[in-house]
Amino acid sequence: MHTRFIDAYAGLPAPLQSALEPILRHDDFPAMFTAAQVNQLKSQTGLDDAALAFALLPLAAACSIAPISNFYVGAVARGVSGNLYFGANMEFRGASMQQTVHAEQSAVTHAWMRGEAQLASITVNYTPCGHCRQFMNELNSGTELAIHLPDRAVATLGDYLPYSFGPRDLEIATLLMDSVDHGYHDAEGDALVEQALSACNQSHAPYSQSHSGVALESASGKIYTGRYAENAAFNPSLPPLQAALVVLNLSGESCLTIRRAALVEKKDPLVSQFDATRATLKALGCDQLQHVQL
Ligand SMILES: O=c1ccn([C@H]2C[C@H](O)[C@@H](CO)O2)c(=O)[nH]1
Ligand SMILES: [Zn+2]
Repeated sequence: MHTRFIDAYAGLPAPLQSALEPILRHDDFPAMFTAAQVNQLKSQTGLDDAALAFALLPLAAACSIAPISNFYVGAVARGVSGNLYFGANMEFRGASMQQTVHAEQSAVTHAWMRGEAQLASITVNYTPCGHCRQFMNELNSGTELAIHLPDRAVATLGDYLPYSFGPRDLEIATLLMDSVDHGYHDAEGDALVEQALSACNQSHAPYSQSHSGVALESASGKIYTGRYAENAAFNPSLPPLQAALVVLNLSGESCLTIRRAALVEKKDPLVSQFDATRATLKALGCDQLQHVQL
């Protein structure tokens, strides 16, 4: 079992521990459960969907990296496929506060990066901040996304974000998690650049059209990609580096062991990721950033 889960696992109810043991046993647990695994966990423990997601929160929170706040937030997103995806907040020592990833953003991005088409619900161990409510208002699940919090009745995003401002106010029809292909090609480079290009093609940037994608090569040699997720209110947008760091972290690797990175974006974009990507990577000890402009 990955060391980060040991304490949280020990605190789970015994029936859930034994149901999870075969899945968590190996180091390479991807911080998600397929719909088939979810059904098996439910039948082995007698928990329903909502209770299972709550019970898993300590494991999700164990993926948090919070050297600034020491405040460990965990989230579990449920896709319409029935899959469950963990999310956890990430703080970066030596970078700016704006580079922080919230647990809700992490879970949403995790589901999107693993190919989920839409979310049905999200369960969080603390109430989502205003920034996260706005971030989630970009999703193709709209205001119907169910939000489950400890000690509160289930409510929708619409309940948590009345009089909301969102994509429709800017006459945007493509929503976050909708499947897209922007059709960029001809990025010169190796497999890392190719994967960053593929992420760029699937990024969500309907406001600036400044599509971008990042690929990271970890110490293990694996490649993790991240797509840019723009937001109608601009500031809550999640940069492509953060999306890649979410997947790398949830896959069990350390953000401090990135060997090299590639950023693919348009030439002379309205919005560029380059400076922020370079600065945050530098704070993580990586100065090997290849910048490819389309
Ligand atoms: O909705 C929220 C509010 C805060 N945090 C994180 C961000 C930061 O890492 C820490 C303190 O704000 O908690 C979340 O993940 N979600
Ligand atoms: Zn938040």
